[in-house]
Amino acid sequence: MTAYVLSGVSLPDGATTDLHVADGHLVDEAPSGAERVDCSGLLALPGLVDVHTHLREPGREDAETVASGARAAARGGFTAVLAMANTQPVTDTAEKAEHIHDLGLAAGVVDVQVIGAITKGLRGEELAELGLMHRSRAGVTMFSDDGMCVQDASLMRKALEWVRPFDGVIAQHSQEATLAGPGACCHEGELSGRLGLGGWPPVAESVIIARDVMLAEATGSRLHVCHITTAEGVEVVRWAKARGINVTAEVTPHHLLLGTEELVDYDTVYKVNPPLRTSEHIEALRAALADGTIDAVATDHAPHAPQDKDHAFVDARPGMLGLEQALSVVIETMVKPGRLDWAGVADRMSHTPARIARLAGHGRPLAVGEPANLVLVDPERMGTVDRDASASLSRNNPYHGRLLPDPVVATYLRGRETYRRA
Ligand SMILES: NC(=O)N[C@@H](CC(=O)O)C(=O)O
Ligand SMILES: [Zn+2]
Ligand SMILES: [Zn+2]
Repeated sequence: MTAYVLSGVSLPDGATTDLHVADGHLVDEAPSGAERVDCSGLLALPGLVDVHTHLREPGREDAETVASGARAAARGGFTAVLAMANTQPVTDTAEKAEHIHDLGLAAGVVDVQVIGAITKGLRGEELAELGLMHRSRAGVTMFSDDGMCVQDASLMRKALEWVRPFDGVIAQHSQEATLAGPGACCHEGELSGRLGLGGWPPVAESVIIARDVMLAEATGSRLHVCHITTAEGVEVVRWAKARGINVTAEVTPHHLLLGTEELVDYDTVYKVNPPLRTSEHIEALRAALADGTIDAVATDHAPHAPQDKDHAFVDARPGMLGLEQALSVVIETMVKPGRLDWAGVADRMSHTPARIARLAGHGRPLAVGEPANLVLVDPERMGTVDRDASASLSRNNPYHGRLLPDPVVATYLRGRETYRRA
């Protein structure tokens, strides 16, 4: 189907219209005879963009491949994802970045933009090939050692300096290792004491954010804060923005919805880094996403095979799935309580993440002349999440069995349907 009309669809600004699509773009008027698709009652959002996805290829294709992760993304309404560098081997050279870029092209259902490592092997010792990865076919613009925090301040400063000439961005997993006790695997607080688990105090996050925003100011470079989870971290970002520092921050769906109380049964599906926090932090995150202090929602989709999760809580791998329920959770936590309208959702899940990653052709308004990257949404539909009804190869879905919005009807990448609900 090269030309069609999505008729009677609502737009994020509340208007109702017909969207004409031809040759992958939104056009004034589709050719006569183009199919009309009745979209009354549905809302069109610009295709969602995730700046933080873990695809596990190469290295752990049993947990996720680029192709399976891309299908999960399309089911979640995404048209572009950024693939984190903590694969095996780590994505720290131009050649490795191009390999993943090519796997993304072959998968074809979302645009896969590669994130390069900041340091070789994520070891935090010497810089990876930042410039070469940028100039490669993969055109890397974002760099991250995610999973590991770049602890060395001088290396962090060098990385920020390196990417400034080409307007790159350094995305930090903000966690000061020396502030967490041995075996830290959850939020430090009353519950961690009761459960006998080692905790990460919130200040372990905020001190790194504070250090890094000062380095971003000193270098004039762009810093992105991955998966922010604390009220203190939010305050530092708010202060830095007011000062004119070039910093952006993301929050994950799970940190918007789930709290420390999930841990009472030691279910390792809820083990994640940074850890689930208490309600005061969750409230601070929701408020900051609403007022724009937090710029974007990013999934931190982290598939893990059963043999990496079926362990005592302290030994299990951290991370949970996120792509397929990201919009569901944002509707539940932000739209339903009236904290974000649909234009706000389009901003935090499409326009702004595309801008952070400097992704051309994504995060664009639904306007004539733009690529037809969009997701059709049923704003009212609810459903019980079933971890087995997933395109991901992994089953570590923290929403399994919960009744949540189930909005995604169809996703289009440059006019081509990449997902439609059966
Ligand atoms: N979030 C996680 O708990 N795990 C991520 C790494 C990361 O995002 O830090 C993973 O790669 O599994
Ligand atoms: Zn991380
Ligand atoms: Zn991550």
